[in-house]
Amino acid sequence: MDDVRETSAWVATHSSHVLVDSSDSRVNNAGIEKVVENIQGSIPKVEWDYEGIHYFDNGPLSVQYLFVLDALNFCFWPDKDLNYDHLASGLKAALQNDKSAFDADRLQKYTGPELRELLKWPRPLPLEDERVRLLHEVGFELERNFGGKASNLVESCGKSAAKLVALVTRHFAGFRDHSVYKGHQVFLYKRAQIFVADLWGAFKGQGYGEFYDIGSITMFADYVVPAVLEQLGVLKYSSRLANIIETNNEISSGSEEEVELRACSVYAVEKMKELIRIKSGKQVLSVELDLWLWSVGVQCPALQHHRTLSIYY
Ligand SMILES: Nc1nc2c(c(CN[C@H]3C=C[C@H](O)[C@@H]3O)cn2[C@@H]2O[C@H](COP(=O)(O)O)[C@@H](O)[C@H]2O)c(=O)[nH]1
Repeated sequence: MDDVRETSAWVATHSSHVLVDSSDSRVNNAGIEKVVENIQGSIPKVEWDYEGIHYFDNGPLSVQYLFVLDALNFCFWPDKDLNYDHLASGLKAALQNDKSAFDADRLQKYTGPELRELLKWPRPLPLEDERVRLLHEVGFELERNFGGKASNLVESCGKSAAKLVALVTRHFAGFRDHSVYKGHQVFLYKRAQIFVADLWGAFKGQGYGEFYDIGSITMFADYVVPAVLEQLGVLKYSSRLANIIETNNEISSGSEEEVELRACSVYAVEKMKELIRIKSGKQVLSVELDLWLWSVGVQCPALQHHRTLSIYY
């Protein structure tokens, strides 16, 4: 994850549309300072699965569930009624009905209408063809290299979060969330990292969720957390970008604006961590900050986020 941290920092120091309110001479430091002061060294604790929407049986099937979930954990906004909860709870119900629903051979055969039926969603899903393609890829690669089981993938990483992200992105092309920005490769790896975080959260840091280097993962650059950071005054948008977001205009995948929104969020959360450490001596995790910021965002339906058609978040 050093790649994610370093390349996001590069973007934040060369950005044109998004500024991070800290250590950047182009803005004053009010935003981050204020947030860190307000939380007084302790991040509001948000339980993983506080919504009670995920499948969990403390065994390998939970790992298979989380891997399938994070293979499909992107782009809910084009359908105004659909959100992440529907995906998590729809997959949970599907697995409770049929424990072999996510077997590697089955994953390779789902069609769009079957996936819809599985999730009990009455109309085509956003980017449905991509979702089906990615399910097939997960089934195929799991079968070819990991005996069909995501739990084998996790076990082969020796409890290292960094190794697990590297392995997922090496074997599963759909998780290779990176772009080229001003001639530089930028790594964000949102879905690969959130898979690690979901294991850690679900298994409470034990068994399949034990990672000695959980501190190495960054926040998960989605479309909710950047909007929260902007509301908090941590990110500042150019007036052009602010206008695009306010008017719900699409931002294309891989554009400067899009990469800046995501990479500056990663950088800002790293800065918040640093400031918390300096002010209170406490070492917090990016994943803890992320879950708090994300839960704030999803509880605020009026919050406007950027709109990019992407398979990565
Ligand atoms: N940064 C970050 N982004 C996250 C999550 C999660 C869910 N994590 C679960 C795991 C355990 C917890 O209990 C959470 O429930 C989803 N997303 C992203 O949000 C967007 C969907 O938004 P909306 O359309 O409003 O549902 C979409 O890009 C999705 O990929 C997170 O944790 N962090």
